Amino acid sequence: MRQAWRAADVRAAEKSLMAALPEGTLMQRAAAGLARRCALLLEEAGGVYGARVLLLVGSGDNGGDALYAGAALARRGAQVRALLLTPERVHLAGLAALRAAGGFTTVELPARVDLVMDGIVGIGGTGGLRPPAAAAVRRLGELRGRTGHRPLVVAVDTPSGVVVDTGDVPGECVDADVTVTFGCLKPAHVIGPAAIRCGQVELVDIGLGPSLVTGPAVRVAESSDIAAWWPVPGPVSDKYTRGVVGLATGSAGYPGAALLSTSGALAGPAGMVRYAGSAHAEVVRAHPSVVVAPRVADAGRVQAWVCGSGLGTGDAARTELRSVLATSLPVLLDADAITLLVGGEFSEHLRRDAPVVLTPHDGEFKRLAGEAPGADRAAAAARLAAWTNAVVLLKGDRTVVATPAGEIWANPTGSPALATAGSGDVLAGLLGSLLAAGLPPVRAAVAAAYVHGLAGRRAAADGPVTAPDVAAALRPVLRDLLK
Ligand SMILES: NC(=O)C1=CN([C@@H]2O[C@H](COP(=O)(O)OP(=O)(O)OC[C@H]3O[C@@H](n4cnc5c(N)ncnc54)[C@H](O)[C@@H]3O)[C@@H](O)[C@H]2O)[C@@H](O)CC1
Repeated sequence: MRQAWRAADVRAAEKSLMAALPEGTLMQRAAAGLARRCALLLEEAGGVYGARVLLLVGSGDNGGDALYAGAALARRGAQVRALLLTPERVHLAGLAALRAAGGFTTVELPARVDLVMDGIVGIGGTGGLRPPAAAAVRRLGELRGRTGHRPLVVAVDTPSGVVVDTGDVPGECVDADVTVTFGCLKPAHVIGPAAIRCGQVELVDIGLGPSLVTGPAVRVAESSDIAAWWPVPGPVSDKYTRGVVGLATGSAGYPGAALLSTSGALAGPAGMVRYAGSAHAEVVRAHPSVVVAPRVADAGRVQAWVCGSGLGTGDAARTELRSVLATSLPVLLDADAITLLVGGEFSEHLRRDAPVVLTPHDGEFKRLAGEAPGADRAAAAARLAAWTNAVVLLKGDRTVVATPAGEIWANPTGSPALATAGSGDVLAGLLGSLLAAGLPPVRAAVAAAYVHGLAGRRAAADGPVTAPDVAAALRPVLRDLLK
């Protein structure tokens, strides 16, 4: 598992660590790690000696890191130039170190550069980039746009222009190939559009770990976590002990949602899938192993329900939602079931002891919460989770999972390929199967999003993706993940 901390928590940790160390130690550690990574990149591109390096230097310690790292590269023979965005406010010791190592300052972006180090602003950034910084970032984009010449861009700690705590990118922003960060990850490395601007994120250990006394703001599961959590049948398992998932999905208008949620559920760990709804004949024709019934009330015993995908919002749908919520089982509410919650008709039913998982996309989130998720998607998901007392999986490029207690996970496997009709139905079925198999709701949501994302990527490798392709890719993805 990877974890990310907010800027204020990082600062507090740095402060307490710095109190026990000689002045400047942390910056030296950070700059040494940064220089090492840049040197490796330059070696891969032809060598450090003679390489043209440009430092974009802001007014704080982020600029100081870049200057010290630039000095280290200059000592190895690189031609290092520093563009000072606020020459009157620059890290003076860092600048002196660069000059002593043979580096220079410049007032223009040189026409040819091999590597750009973005030290404009790090965790001390507030608001969108200021005009001189924004202009430099724009010029850098133009420089990289020129054919035949594309300098590598290394962001120092965070790409300048991201909002460190939310992952939002409100305006001009550096597009990094590599981001070298210090001490710990920050939310911008793992969440929102900022995560994409980071490129490959590399963490330099500066000894901060023991000083981080607060919990992480965001967690990111890795494949080893998912493999460890994924329920697998043992020698004494049977179809019931593996869990039975019930699906109250699809309708005469949307029979496809029933089929897709069933496909998702069948790829999951549950031992049996029961389908209850008007598409029962289509479902059993397509998936003979599924036990079908026309209504939730006739479905027989299950260990978790999935309700809503393609269900409709009429009286029949209301009855099914009421039946599902009246059980004492974990329930996943998706799509139309989320819409039915708007207006409070089901508020009483939501006050239940058994877990509820909500899987809204932005439109459903807005309907239910009364406002769009906005730029801070993690905080928005956490608010809705607290308000509904449910685990909320907010779909998006970086899907976010939040618990009522405020625990937040960002999914790293998202793919634009998943933005296709019916892909959410597949996710709902898979997640329901994990709930039925007994996984705690937050893990079920995190694991389902992770595997679903990988399936989207795998399907995209073969061309344009439809939801059945995503469902078909779940099995090979799980085979690789669980071996
Ligand atoms: N504090 C520490 O112990 C360590 C800090 N390190 C580095 O220090 C950085 C934090 O340094 P600072 O606290 O000085 O903060 P930054 O250097 O990230 O940014 C603050 C400076 O940028 C300016 N600024 C703020 N918002 C801006 C915007 N939107 N556009 C343009 N300029 C803006 C401010 O006027 C201020 O001078 C980290 O990101 C990291 O790179 C590392 O050296 C590791 C150790």
